[in-house]
Amino acid sequence: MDPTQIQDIPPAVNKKNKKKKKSGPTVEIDAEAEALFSTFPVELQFTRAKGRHAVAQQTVEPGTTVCREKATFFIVRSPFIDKQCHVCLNSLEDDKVEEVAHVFTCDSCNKIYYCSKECMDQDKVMHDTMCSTINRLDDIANDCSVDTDLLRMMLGLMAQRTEVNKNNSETVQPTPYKFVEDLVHNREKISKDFVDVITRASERLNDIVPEKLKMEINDMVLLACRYVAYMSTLCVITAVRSDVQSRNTDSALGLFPLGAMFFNHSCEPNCNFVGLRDGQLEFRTLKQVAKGEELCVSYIDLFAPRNERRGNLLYTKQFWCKCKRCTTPMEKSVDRFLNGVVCRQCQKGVYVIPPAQINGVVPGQDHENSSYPCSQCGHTAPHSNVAGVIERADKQYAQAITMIRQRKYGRAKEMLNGLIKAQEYGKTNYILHEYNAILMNALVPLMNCLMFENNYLGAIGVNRQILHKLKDSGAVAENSPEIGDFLFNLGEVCQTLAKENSGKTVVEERWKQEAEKAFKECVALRKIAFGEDHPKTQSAQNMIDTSKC
Ligand SMILES: C[S@@+](CC[C@H](N)C(=O)[O-])C[C@H]1O[C@@H](n2cnc3c(N)ncnc32)[C@H](O)[C@@H]1O
Repeated sequence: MDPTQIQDIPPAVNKKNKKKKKSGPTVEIDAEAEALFSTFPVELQFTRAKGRHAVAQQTVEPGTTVCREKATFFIVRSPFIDKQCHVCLNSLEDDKVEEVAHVFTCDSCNKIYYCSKECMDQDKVMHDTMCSTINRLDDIANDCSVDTDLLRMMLGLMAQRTEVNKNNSETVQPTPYKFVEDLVHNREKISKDFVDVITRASERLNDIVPEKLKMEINDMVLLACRYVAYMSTLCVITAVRSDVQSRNTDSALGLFPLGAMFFNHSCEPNCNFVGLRDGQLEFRTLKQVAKGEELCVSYIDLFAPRNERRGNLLYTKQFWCKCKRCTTPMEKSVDRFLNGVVCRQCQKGVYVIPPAQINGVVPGQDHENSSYPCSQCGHTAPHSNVAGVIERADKQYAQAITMIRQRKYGRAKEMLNGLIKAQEYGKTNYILHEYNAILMNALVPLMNCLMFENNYLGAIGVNRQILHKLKDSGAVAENSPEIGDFLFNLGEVCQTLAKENSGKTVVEERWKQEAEKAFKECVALRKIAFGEDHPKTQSAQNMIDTSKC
């Protein structure tokens, strides 16, 4: 892939529905798309700089739904294939298992599972179209070295293209296939190896699908490119119970063309997307959005240095991020801290390392003698010293992760603690800034190592440090789901400590109160990020309710 070939977004074309804006370029938005958005407080726009995008029609409060769409097609991923209903995504093995008298499956292919006869009936027309092909996908996947789930997804999209599912009994209709064809495909920027593999697999798949599903091979390749670049996780919680497996399971994936088309990426997003149980994706505001402001989501982990985020987006989504955070001068951006080394002179600022350009070159880094100025006082430090401390910390972190993979948790804990402690002697050494992403990355496995040793007090301390960094650094969005996850975890560990101290009235009560405080904060955040009825919000509310019984 040659990143220098990155081009701007092609304009959305629908000549019939041209509209003139009072200012700015011509807006060309599909009338059907506008109709689908008509119940939400958003306006769809098109500009050369941003392509198609959605803006707030009025001031929008946090926790407002700004788009909800049913996937054109979604699949339950292979590891979960017999664990979730393929229509409503209900768990087939959670707390409610007693209520599920039978798991329904198609007798013919034995590959698709349902929680009820109703769900099975609802999928009948669609499934009948694909059933004879489904059992042969594994062979194609093995022969062509391609993921079976990608083939299952392509098959479903091919069926939706023929509108086999139109006018069925579903109350919410999937987004029509025509919008998939209008998505950016970035084929020219995707690796040639992937295109070759997917071409071979498409030929094989096209040979075995029913006649009416057959497509041009080139169109199938574009379909795969679009899916790979813009699939969304239906991150469905499988149980209201709060065991570890039930959280953040990427058990289902779908293609949501409207969301993909109108919600650009930003490294300082104001919206979150949430998978719902019936294959819908909801876009919700995380904070107040002013009238006319663009509504954006994030496709990536945001507690990461700018170069890493941009590299990630370039590799997975084939574009070079030009969001406000990525284009703010480094010395003024929160990004300076995420790979920051503390200034030895003023102890407040960090030495500013210039960001990489699109071709991967970091200005100045090729000159051994270059130096970096402090963002606060202007004091400079040589490249070798600044880069050296980052490289050493990175290496130590990687070694600790290797230890964890080898299940040497004690040794990993020592290494991670050592890495964190080494950052305390700023006056004599170069040290990492407290918001440096390496330190954040080290805290998460450290907390897990402490949990493994049943050192709950230690784990709580580390969890609080993580929360402090997430909330105060400005690197992640306000009300961001990951803050909710660490609040939930904090509540759980406090609850464990309360149980451990059962009978010691004062201590037990203190940990119960701490747990309740964390769960309450988690519920408030998740109401905004996920909505009141979402299983993630309910699971946190449940922890409060059950602790009171
Ligand atoms: C899913 S589409 C988003 C909708 C897009 N505006 C359109 O008109 O189709 C993703 C594409 O939008 C552009 N894009 C989205 N966010 C961007 C960002 N932060 N910086 C640069 N380009 C971005 C890129 O071209 C990317 O391939």
